[in-house]
Amino acid sequence: MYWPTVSHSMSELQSCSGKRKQMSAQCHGPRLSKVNLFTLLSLWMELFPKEEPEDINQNDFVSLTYSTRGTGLVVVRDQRVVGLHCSGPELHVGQVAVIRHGPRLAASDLYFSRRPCATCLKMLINAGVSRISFWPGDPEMSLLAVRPNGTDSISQEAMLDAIASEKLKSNSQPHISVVVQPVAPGLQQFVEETSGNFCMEPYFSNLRQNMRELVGVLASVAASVPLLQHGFYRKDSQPATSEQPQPQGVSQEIARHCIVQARLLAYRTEDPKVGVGAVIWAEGKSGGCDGTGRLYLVGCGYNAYPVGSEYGQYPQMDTKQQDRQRRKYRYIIHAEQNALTFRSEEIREEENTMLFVTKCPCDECVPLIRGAGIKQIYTTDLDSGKDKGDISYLRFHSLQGVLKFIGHYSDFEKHMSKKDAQGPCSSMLNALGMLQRHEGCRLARENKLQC
Ligand SMILES: Nc1ccn([C@H]2C[C@H](O)[C@@H](COP(=O)(O)OP(=O)(O)OP(=O)(O)O)O2)c(=O)n1
Repeated sequence: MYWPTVSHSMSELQSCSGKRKQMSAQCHGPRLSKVNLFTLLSLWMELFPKEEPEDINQNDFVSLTYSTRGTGLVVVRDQRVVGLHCSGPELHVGQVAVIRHGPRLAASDLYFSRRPCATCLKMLINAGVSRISFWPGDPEMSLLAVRPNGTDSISQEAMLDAIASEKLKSNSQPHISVVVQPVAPGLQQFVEETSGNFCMEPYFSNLRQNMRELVGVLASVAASVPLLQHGFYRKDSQPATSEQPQPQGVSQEIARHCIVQARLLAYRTEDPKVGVGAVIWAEGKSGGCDGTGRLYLVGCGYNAYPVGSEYGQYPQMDTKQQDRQRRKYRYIIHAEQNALTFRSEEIREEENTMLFVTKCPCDECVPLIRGAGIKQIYTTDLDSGKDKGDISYLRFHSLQGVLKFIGHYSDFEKHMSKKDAQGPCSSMLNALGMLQRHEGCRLARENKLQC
């Protein structure tokens, strides 16, 4: 079974401590493991804002939006996020994935925010996915809920669904590992009922604690981007012309949602000083089957050293007084660069493609963003106009042909800098620190060390 705990790989932790001995550079702070990132993104996708009818009172918005019990799903291929989905008005999120990815689902890993139903499961197993993991919340019951039956028939349906799920699980290929048990009936029952092609996670006693801490991380990140009182405002460098009508921006709620995704990604940074995350979404021409409506993910990334590097292979220093050769800037791949390089969808000229990035694009990235055909940027301009020597932010202001929406959060960007961590960010780091400590204990136990 693949369980969503923080899982810094042994080599990750070792290279980190090894580096401490070899170099005076600071070690990067606690990082989200990939699995935790995927898990949190799937939970956050449950809350993807739905388009609401216009006559809804603004005060009702939060409760209406957040009371929707969708299911979130993250599709991962080769350890990279290639799809962020949530269930639509008619389709479960597993069905959405089949429609959107089709044969490309083969060999993918799927992270559900709830137990997938038997209908989704059979199609996903048939598509040849490698692994299905899910957060042990309630089963996805939304289709059952709309059936005009009484409560008894719903529970009977749920029981039949559970039986079918078990059968699908036991008949599936050995390389498919499905986690199909909500935590509600209790840990004991959970351990008793798991068998067959489940591989046992030895630390079930930490299950609830892990869940609580992970949800705490998500809540802290979400809380650090305020909802309605601030927001993203358009900053035009070029007025719209009648020949070239400019696309409207997404709603504040969607912008905020995507920036929170970017901020979650930023906690995978390899930069010891500042984490940056970027997500690219596009607006399709036709309405989609997804709970995201016409929006679909194009790509996402965070700042890190080139793929395949061992931690510590490149300079980490960023203190301006240090020898320039020892600084990181020439080696780090920026969040936008990773999002563009590893995108899973093409950027289509006729569609509105939007970049959400937690830090102002630098001069290296501005021409890439424009050249790639991005139409809108949602970011902060805190660094705009600055020349820091090895990295400068002079071109963003005069960037033409891309609509800029600037987040008006006083310390929006500052929070992403670990040296300045305060308030919600420091509670996030505390939560991450707890997770890392927990994981450190696990690794220590595995190596028969005193924890
Ligand atoms: N849009 C951006 C902007 C920056 N970065 C990354 C590249 C580096 O990893 C780091 C550099 O950020 P800063 O400009 O904040 O650099 P420092 O924190 O080192 O500088 P200072 O202390 O002067 O603020 O951020 C990124 O991925 N995407």
